[in-house]
Amino acid sequence: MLSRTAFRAVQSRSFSSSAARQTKVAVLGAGGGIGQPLSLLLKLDPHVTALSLYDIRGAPGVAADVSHIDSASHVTGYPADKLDEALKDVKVVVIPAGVPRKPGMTRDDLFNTNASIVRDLAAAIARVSPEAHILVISNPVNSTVPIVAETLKKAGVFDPRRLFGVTTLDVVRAARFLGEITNADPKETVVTVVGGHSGATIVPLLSQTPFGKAIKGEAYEKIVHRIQYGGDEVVKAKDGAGSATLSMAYAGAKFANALLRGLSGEKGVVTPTFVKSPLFEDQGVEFFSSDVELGVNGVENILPLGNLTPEEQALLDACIPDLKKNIEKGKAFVA
Ligand SMILES: NC(=O)C1=CN([C@@H]2O[C@H](COP(=O)(O)OP(=O)(O)OC[C@H]3O[C@@H](n4cnc5c(N)ncnc54)[C@H](O)[C@@H]3O)[C@@H](O)[C@H]2O)C=CC1
Ligand SMILES: O=C([O-])CC(=O)C(=O)O
Repeated sequence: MLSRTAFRAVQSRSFSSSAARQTKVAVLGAGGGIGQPLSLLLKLDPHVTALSLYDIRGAPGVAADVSHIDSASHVTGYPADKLDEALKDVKVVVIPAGVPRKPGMTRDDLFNTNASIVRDLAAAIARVSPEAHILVISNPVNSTVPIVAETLKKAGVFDPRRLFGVTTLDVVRAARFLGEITNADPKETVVTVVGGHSGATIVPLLSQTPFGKAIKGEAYEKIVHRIQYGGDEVVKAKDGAGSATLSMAYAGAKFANALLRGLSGEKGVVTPTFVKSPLFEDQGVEFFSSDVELGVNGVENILPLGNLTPEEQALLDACIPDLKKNIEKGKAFVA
């Protein structure tokens, strides 16, 4: 087993250039603010052999555009009525379909619209590609992941090793913000962020990194708040035009690359992701984001949180009840 330091070194690695095994990847919501740049970045990933782009609006246009890029993968776009065709033979499905926030909204305010979008897409995946690995970006992630799980369970095809909530943007932000205040390269300031993906459920474990350990007092409070509410910064700056798209596309492609490396047999690929987890099951929390080792089956190993400071324990204590509510809301929607 690798040490936590070795895991971090692997976690901080970005895009790999080797393509040991190649794979068909679908993006559902490919015409949107995240979907377009995410499709572009996936076109550049050497692990992807075929890219299947689906949206209720605009996917064939995005596909025609992206398909001219000089990498080896083959790109096809599918319109609204061709979801099943889009999902045929896919190994990995990334879902950024759904509405984004406007100023003044919480992620949970998106539930009413996005819950049914995600449920219906999950039902189609269960029908057409039941063995696909599913990466959920659509918010609220704390609820949409349980929605996908329940939908797959209903269809009798749920495998917890193949379902991931993408919380990578929190990890990307934490590294960037810590790098900013310590004048270090973000490659050196990788932070494990655990819990969920909204406000108080986002728990950065700063004490576990050499640079983060030194941050105390007001500076600590400030950076924790910035990591937890980084999404709000972007929503406010975009002023009604949506939420993070470019940084999210980067984070989504980074997580997809980690999974593809794991699926292709690379060892020691570890990154935080929101999965069905035993870590807080005894407190009724079925899904939790923590460092996860990715491998040929998807989730291979869920790592423990390690030592927490009293401040981090307090953040975790605040996370658990909120996260539990969000998960239950998602489950109840499908039940
Ligand atoms: N997990 C994370 O860290 C993050 C998640 N998000 C979430 O990602 C989602 C998408 O955000 P944006 O791309 O900015 O929104 P957007 O509105 O620009 O794009 C969403 C796309 O989904 C499509 N869509 C809607 N219903 C669909 C369906 N049934 N099937 C296929 N496509 C469908 C729309 O046509 C649109 O092209 C939002 O829910 C947002 O909150 C955003 C940033 C970070
Ligand atoms: O804030 C939002 O609504 C989008 C999101 O999840 C993020 O940027 O982390």
